[in-house]
Amino acid sequence: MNKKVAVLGAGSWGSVLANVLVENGHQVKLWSRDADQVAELNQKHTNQKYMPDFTYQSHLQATNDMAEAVEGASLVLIVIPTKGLRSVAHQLAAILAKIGAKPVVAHATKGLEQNSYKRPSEIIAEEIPTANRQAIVVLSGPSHAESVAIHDMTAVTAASEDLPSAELVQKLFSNHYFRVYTNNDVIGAEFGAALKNIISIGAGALQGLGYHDNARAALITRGLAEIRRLGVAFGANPMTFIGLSGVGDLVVTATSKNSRNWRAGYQLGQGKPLQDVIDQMGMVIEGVYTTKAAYELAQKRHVRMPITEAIYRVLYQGEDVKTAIRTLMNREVTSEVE
Ligand SMILES: NC(=O)C1=CN([C@@H]2O[C@H](COP(=O)(O)OP(=O)(O)OC[C@H]3O[C@@H](n4cnc5c(N)ncnc54)[C@H](OP(=O)(O)O)[C@@H]3O)[C@@H](O)[C@H]2O)C=CC1
Ligand SMILES: O=C(CO)COP(=O)(O)O
Repeated sequence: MNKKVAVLGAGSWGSVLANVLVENGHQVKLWSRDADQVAELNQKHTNQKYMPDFTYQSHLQATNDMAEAVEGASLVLIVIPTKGLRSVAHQLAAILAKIGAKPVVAHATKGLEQNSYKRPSEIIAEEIPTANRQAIVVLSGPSHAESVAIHDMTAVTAASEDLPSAELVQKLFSNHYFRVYTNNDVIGAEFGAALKNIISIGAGALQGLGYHDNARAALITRGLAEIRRLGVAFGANPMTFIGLSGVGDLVVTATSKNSRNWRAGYQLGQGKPLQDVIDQMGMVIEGVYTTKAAYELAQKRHVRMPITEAIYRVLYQGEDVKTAIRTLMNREVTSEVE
């Protein structure tokens, strides 16, 4: 099965996912807004800004023209940070309407929109009418671009309310190193993906301060409890949180130097100011923004998220990390299982 696929976004994840599809024999057009990056990808097969040590398949074609990328595609995969997702989905909607296309639209974005608290699939659904798309699919799970690039064994989830659409994504991506499962719980997959970034910042901060294995395990486990609590309040299946897009993604990002969120937390733990951390990362740190959205959403819904609240105070109210940890540990003791 050889298909035409458009991938929108040539950061670390979009470019590596496009490369997986090329390795699987598909015709892939990778769209970027950056003309210099497009030229570099097409001529040198490199992406110095986002994947400096990697060489892409020579059949991977990049383009600056979104319409050219989307023309004839059965699947359009959007891999843009949450902040830019709505504007890219908006541009895509205009193109799909103009050419009268109706592809499956998938995304691999992990976050919640500022102020609206919308999940990525809600943003896409708002921007692209059903006349111009099939169902939306969420591609999520423990998958650092750097590891996928070197064919580390990877398992992820394609979540959609429409099984055939999830199965299309599963078939296009699966190979000997990249295994895709299906799931019908879009809400759970998206909450797991967005909220694990907050806990990863916390895990990095603990390590930056010199805490050890027990602290990390406690944070991951209790972090998962509050991720599940918020997700379930919005209709997620609790089982999703013990799957790839839940605990799987939480473990990989809360324990790996490849995680930008973990690295940001580590630097905060070592006392580096947040703005310096953001400025020097050069790639998106979704958890910084999702912490604010999740904190506000939890307040509105009266959902307890003590770790998220502590990280919010550190990121947005200037609280010292050590004080935040002390406050967390000195809270009134409670029962583990609700
Ligand atoms: N990296 C990873 O391993 C993984 C990342 N993800 C998720 O994928 C999403 C993308 O992450 P990632 O690829 O790592 O991000 P990067 O920071 O590596 O790259 C972001 C890309 O998006 C582009 N972009 C940003 N805003 C816009 C916009 N408004 N319009 C057009 N293009 C835009 C950037 O273009 P420009 O260079 O021009 O700014 C760049 O190409 C995030 O939500 C992340 O959480 C999920 C799984 C794994
Ligand atoms: O989601 C990811 C891996 O599954 C990537 O995490 P970071 O954005 O923290 O690098």
